[in-house]
Amino acid sequence: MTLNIRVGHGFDVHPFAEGRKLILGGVDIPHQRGLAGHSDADVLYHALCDALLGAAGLGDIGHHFPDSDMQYKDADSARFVAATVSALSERGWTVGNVDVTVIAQEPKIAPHVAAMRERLAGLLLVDQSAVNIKATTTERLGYVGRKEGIAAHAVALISRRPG
Ligand SMILES: Nc1ccn([C@@H]2O[C@H](COP(=O)(O)O)[C@@H](O)[C@H]2O)c(=O)n1
Ligand SMILES: C[C@@]1(CO)OP(=O)(O)OP(=O)(O)OC[C@H]1O
Repeated sequence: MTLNIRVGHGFDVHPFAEGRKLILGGVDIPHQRGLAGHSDADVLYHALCDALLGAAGLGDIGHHFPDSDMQYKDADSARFVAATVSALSERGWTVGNVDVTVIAQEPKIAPHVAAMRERLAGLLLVDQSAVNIKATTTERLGYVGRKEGIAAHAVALISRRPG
């Protein structure tokens, strides 16, 4: 039997680095440090790409956009989300809803959630109500609690396009 809805999960972590912008969910967040990565290190978008690719059975972000490819050096990770949505669409899938948790001791994410949702809904071609973004600290425990980096989890539901 072929299911017409699928669910996927994604997880990503990037370490803090001096001299980098902090880009989360496509939003440039004022902060004394950014995240290190081959691309712009948007950990939220990377976790989400993995959730979408996972739901469609298409592997992961590193498979589709390898960090050995210089075209992705310092890339705006919005292009990974847009390309992932296109790859799903070519296979008859549309995004149902997504839920993302950013795990960061700092900075505060909540003031930026509205802008992130608006931007992400546009990339996913869904209503903003289908995009949930939230954040938690780890109460100072572990690598996130020591402010060594930021992690993100994402889940995505996709469904077969009617017709
Ligand atoms: N980086 C973060 C972490 C948390 N928040 C918001 O604060 C609330 C409380 O977080 P706890 O980890 O202390 O439970 C959380 O629900 C978020 O609304 C944030 O904005 N940014
Ligand atoms: C996005 C890619 C490609 O630029 O590199 P990074 O920015 O390092 O991010 P990561 O989460 O390791 O995902 C896979 C990569 O191939």
